[in-house]
Amino acid sequence: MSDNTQEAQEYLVEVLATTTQETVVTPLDNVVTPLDNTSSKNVSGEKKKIVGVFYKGNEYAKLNPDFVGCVEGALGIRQWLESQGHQYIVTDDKAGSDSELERNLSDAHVIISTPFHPAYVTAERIKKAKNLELLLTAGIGSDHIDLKAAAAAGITVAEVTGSNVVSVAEDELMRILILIRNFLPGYHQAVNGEWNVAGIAYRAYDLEGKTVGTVGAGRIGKLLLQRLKPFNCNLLYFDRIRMDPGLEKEIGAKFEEDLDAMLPKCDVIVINTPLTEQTRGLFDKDKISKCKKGVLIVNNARGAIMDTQAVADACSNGHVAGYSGDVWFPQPAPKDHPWRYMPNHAMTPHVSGTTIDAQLRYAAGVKDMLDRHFRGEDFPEQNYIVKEGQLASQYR
Ligand SMILES: NC(=O)C1=CN([C@@H]2O[C@H](COP(=O)(O)OP(=O)(O)OC[C@H]3O[C@@H](n4cnc5c(N)ncnc54)[C@H](O)[C@@H]3O)[C@@H](O)[C@H]2O)C=CC1
Repeated sequence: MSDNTQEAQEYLVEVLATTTQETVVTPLDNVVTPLDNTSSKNVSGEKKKIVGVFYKGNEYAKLNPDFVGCVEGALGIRQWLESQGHQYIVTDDKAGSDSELERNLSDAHVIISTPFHPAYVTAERIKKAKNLELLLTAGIGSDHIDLKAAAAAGITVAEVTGSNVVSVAEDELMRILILIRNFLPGYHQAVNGEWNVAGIAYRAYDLEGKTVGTVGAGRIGKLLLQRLKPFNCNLLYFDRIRMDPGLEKEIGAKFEEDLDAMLPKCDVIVINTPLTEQTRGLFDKDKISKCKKGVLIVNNARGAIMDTQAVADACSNGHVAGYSGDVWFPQPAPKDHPWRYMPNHAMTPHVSGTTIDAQLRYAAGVKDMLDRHFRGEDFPEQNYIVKEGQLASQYR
């Protein structure tokens, strides 16, 4: 082994050792403003029951004071809610008829949940929740709720629009680079004490000059396209709605009217649509066969947009050269799933939209929306998914 190689390996070990230390994190200066915990008055005097469903922070909960997206952090709104006389139940226990969520359904006025540990609000649960007024998604994507049942019951469904779009766009850019540079096999080599440059280089490419297409160019899709512009790629997008021509020109992306016509042009496909009746299972065997052989797919939207088996098959036979993002199977990924053996795929627990910056944004949004809801006010700048019995147009 050359001296240089040894040095490089020592450096890697050092980096890994540093990053696994678990000391309390000093919050970064540029993270969004922490929650304002000053009390506003409960003007109506009505006492509400709010149920929050989040994942448990466990031993990580105390390591960062800004880690508000877990059960222990409770979005940082406990003191504020309780000072106004409201009851705030927070739990991670959400599945089955014996769960804490289920036990608190019958008199809950508000349920807050996140896509990272979703409380499935089914038609059956909505029937039991006689007092339910508001379902808030701390984040974006409300497909864990039976939206038609919520509309029929007159329950408002809203999400904190834009709260984590930067986190997702950055994450997508990272995943594209990880896949195109064949990063993961190299990482595994280093961790396993191997060093074989050829085994990485034979399928590592530059992003420059490649064609990247996003399926869905809403808030996240547009941010991703903006971030890709300096990489000098050919940018394409498919969406129900065409962008304003000025913005399209500024971003430098070409609109594709027909998804089937866009797919064969793309070296990289990124999926950025919500999960709806139109997009569920959209990437099935047929759609994937329309993609270029060797395509890389990044899906930071929902796993159910993909036909898991079709993606796994296409990865196995090389039609898809790399996939990163969600697929629809129970987490953690089963040990014997073919996914584990793909040469180039990147899957992590669902963290793309739940960075600390995002948590502080959606926590502040939830606080503001609750405050206004209790005052009988609207929050027009947020995405209403269901309002006054009507589903938002893209969910119909
Ligand atoms: N992985 C994560 O942590 C996160 C994932 N998401 C997912 O990303 C999705 C998109 O988020 P945003 O960009 O903020 O939403 P958005 O509402 O701003 O954009 C969605 C875009 O998809 C388009 N669209 C919807 N249905 C379509 C269809 N059938 N065909 C073509 N285009 C269609 C819409 O016209 C819109 O431009 C969310 O619904 C959520 O599922 C969002 C945040 C975090």
